[in-house]
Amino acid sequence: MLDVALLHQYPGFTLDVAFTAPGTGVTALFGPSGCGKSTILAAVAGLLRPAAGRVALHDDVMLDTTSGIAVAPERRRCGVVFQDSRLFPHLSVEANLRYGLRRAPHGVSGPTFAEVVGLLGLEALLGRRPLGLSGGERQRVALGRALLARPRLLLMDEPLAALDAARRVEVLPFLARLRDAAGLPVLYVTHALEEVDALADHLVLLEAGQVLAAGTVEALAARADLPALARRRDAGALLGCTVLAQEATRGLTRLGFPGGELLVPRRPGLAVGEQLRVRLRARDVAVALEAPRGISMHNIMACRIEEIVPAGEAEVLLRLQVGPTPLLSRVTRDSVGRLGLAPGLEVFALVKSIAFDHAAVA
Ligand SMILES: Nc1ncnc2c1ncn2[C@@H]1O[C@H](COP(=O)(O)OP(=O)(O)OP(=O)(O)O)[C@@H](O)[C@H]1O
Repeated sequence: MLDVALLHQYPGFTLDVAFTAPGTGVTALFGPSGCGKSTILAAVAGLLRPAAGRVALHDDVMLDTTSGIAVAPERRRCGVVFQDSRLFPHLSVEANLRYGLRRAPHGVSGPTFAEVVGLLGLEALLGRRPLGLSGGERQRVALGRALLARPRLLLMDEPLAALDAARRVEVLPFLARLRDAAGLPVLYVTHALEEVDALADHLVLLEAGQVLAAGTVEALAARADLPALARRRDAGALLGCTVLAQEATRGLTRLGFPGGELLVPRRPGLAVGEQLRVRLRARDVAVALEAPRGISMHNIMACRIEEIVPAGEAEVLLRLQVGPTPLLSRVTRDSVGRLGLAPGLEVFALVKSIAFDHAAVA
């Protein structure tokens, strides 16, 4: 468990946050530019001394301003990966990685050089210099160097933000492998929802130096009352799905989630039984009072309206419940009036299969 409580001020900005992150997995710090994400990371790493605060990992206190504890950054054992890889340009990839290994404390077990090279696919790069590498390759080396120092906590400050979309897609699977293999808690700063979907278990939602909400990614994605998430065009519930069947002749993949099933365009790479996460965007979900017939939509799910939350001038968000799973639907206020939508009403949620082209593999 990582406990963080921080109070710090800059001219015109106050950071006042408290949150807990689980002892393993990725906790994303998510919020708009200037909300304090990097300041939190710097304070946890020990690169910034906050006016007041406490940081403790598994009850091991790194910072406690009330009792005058402030462990030096190099003794906190936090691996930090920034947007720009910050590799040593005059050293080969191998020498950069071995620099990380030399920083590992004596007597601490952790992944070996060969394991990290294998995990991050760095074999072919070892003899090269950072300047000759692509941005994505440089970030993989930076991840490797951080991991070889055998940290107890990984801090990543928008590690993909400097990369173009193609490079981001290339590096994401390595980050997921690292998350699964390293068994360390990771604090991951981002303002990209697709990175949250692909990597994060927990989310700390920040705005103007404060925590708006914290919890599992699935729980927060399904809330209609958090404008910072719910007002986004890509807002929607995040469903933990299992591949039930590949319907090759229909060109579809059948997914199951607690309380329902979905048909999505076929993804041949997925094996039956495999788990994946699917973001079902609120704007792709319509509702009907009766189960429609003679309609092209594949996904028609019986559900109940739990909550109706205004979302701008002309629209609302409906929080729907399909068995134990919440969904969001964005409809016009006009539809609410026309159909007499109200909390407690049983309706049908309609989703086109092709709404799922952005499914992210967990
Ligand atoms: N050294 C500093 N001196 C003065 N103000 C600072 C300093 N560092 C950060 N700030 C201010 O503190 C606020 C939070 O900055 P921070 O970099 O933590 O935000 P962020 O959420 O990481 O933003 P971004 O997503 O743009 O990186 C901003 O208003 C910023 O201008």
